[in-house]
Amino acid sequence: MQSTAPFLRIGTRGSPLALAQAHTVRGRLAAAHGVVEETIEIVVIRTSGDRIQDRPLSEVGGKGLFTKEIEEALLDRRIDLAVHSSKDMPTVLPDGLALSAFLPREDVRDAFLSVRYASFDALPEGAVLGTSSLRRKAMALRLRPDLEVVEFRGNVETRLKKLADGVADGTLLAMAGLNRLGLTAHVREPLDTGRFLPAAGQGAVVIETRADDARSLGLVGAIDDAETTLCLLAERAFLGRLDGSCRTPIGGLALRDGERLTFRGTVLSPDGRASCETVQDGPISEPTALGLAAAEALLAAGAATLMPG
Ligand SMILES: NCc1[nH]cc(CCC(=O)O)c1CC(=O)O
Repeated sequence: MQSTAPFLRIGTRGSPLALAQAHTVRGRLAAAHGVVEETIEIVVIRTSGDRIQDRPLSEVGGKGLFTKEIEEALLDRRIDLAVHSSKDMPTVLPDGLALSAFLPREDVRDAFLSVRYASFDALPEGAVLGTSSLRRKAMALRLRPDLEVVEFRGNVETRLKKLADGVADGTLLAMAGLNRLGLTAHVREPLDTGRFLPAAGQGAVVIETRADDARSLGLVGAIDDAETTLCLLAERAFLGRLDGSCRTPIGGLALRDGERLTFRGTVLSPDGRASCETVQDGPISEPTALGLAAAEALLAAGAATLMPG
């Protein structure tokens, strides 16, 4: 049988969430360019982050762990595109790579999940909250200093299993991931962004390509969402100025309102006792400047004193 080169090769991690996102991108690209889905190959790549499951992510070196091997495959031309959760992307990319398109953003909120308790506020005194996110831990403790927070690593399904097994009384997960996996039945309450500011990039799927790959850039441009791109430019500039790693509890969210972008950002101490917050707005033509201005406002308000040295 004669083999033909695939139309495109998409690299992705092998977790159910990553695969769901890669399949969504494949479906949209196939529809936009009138090719059958089978001509777009999905290449599963195991990353360091997938291998290291026994230690908190913040200790083993943070976000780049989930992208390194996929980015190497891009640079080696073994794949044409990489699909990621924006939230997991470092703010600085390897030379030669670029974030080239964002899908329309999903629900940006965190959700509260529990077997027994109907809402976050209904958790009893001293209840156990499972999360491996420094941001979620700090935000939960800010509202409820009495809670006991335990480490909850693994993919979304693993965390739901731990919850069902009674390892914790409740957990917090992104609505976006639960929606993409069809697991919203477990959600007790989506948390208002005024109380739980999401991570920069939460809810947005991004496509990374080689910066000079004109063909792939053109193809993914057809499925790019302009509003999500604007918001993510602001959020990534904000995060990059403050701390690209995941060792500091940081929340940041840009929203479009007509010709303006509004930005809310916060930095917390790990125990949630101290925090600073800023709200800024600017024209949609200057998303990066807005993110940087929000970061500068937090630094001026003492955000650096909340961060680990
Ligand atoms: N760090 C894991 C991760 N990366 C992206 C999402 C959710 C999907 C998204 O934000 O787009 C999740 C799971 C979670 O935080 O619940």
